[in-house]
Amino acid sequence: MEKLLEIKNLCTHFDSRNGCVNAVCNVNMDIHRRQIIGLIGETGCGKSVLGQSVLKLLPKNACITGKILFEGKDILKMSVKELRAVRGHKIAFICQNPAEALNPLMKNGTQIMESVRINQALSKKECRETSIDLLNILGFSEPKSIMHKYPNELSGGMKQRVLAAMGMSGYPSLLIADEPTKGLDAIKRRQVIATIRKFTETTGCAVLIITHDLKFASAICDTIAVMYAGEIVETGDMEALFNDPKHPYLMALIKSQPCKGLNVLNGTVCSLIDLPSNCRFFDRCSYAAGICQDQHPDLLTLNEAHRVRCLKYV
Ligand SMILES: Nc1ncnc2c1ncn2[C@@H]1O[C@H](COP(=O)(O)OP(=O)(O)OP(=O)(O)O)[C@@H](O)[C@H]1O
Ligand code: NI
Repeated sequence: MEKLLEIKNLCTHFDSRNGCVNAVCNVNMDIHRRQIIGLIGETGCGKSVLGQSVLKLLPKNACITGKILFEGKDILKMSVKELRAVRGHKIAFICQNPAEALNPLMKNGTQIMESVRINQALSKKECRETSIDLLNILGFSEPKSIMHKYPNELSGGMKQRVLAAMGMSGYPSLLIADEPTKGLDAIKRRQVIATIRKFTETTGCAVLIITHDLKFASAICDTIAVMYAGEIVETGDMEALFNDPKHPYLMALIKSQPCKGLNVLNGTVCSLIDLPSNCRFFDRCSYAAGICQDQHPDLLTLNEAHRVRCLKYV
């Protein structure tokens, strides 16, 4: 498959009053056309920062190094004008807080039509029709009435889908969705799965999904990357990872799901300010050995479809 996005040695840190926060450390990731890749891990592991780094959607105190090649061109080196041509058009980002992303003073329809207009050279009537089509794809049974409503007349999940319609309006080649199932019930979650699938199948769009929800990730993703304390600790084919997890962190994450007995993973992620020089999961790992106290593991290739950062397999 053709490579769409190549992330190479990506590091993102923030200068803060308490020190340097290393949110993303040396991440390498390839995204291919039509691929649906899930980025999972506990809160504060750097998932959203990784997603936002791809479009340089970060505050001024952020410093991003490495390479992010999109269609062969480094996003980190693009001019403001080049970046504007990519954002929202070729790569769309659906953020975690739909309530903040929609303008409360404008009707949903006006906002969706505006984003369709920016992305496609269409007449007003065609923009309206495209907007209605998009809302249909997103599972709204009465798209016209949604167009006439204001954002705060909708539930959180509906706002998220309106935002998704806006993100998809440019028919991007990559969609980054941050927690698209947050606050949704099982039925709505299934709708999101169907929508994203249909969208990738009909448009060839690749999707990077950032989520806490392992069940959702396993239902939709073909590839998974597990993040822990700013690093990718395990990555590969979804089935290989979930059927045969190798990293003790992923094993623990799977066991902590409600359907697997809710065995809560004790402890918390180490501070991203004073990172340990040994294995970052050492303190919480039930398999930790002497060597883990002294060494920082590299990402090891078990086979083409499976990589893991754990000294158990060295
Ligand atoms: N502007 C900022 N300045 C300083 N630190 C920041 C800034 N933005 C994010 N961080 C820190 O970067 C780390 C990674 O945050 P991030 O939002 O990527 O986590 P996450 O994995 O997406 O978590 P969640 O699942 O809760 O969304 C956190 O420790 C966070 O506090
Ligand atoms: Ni996040």
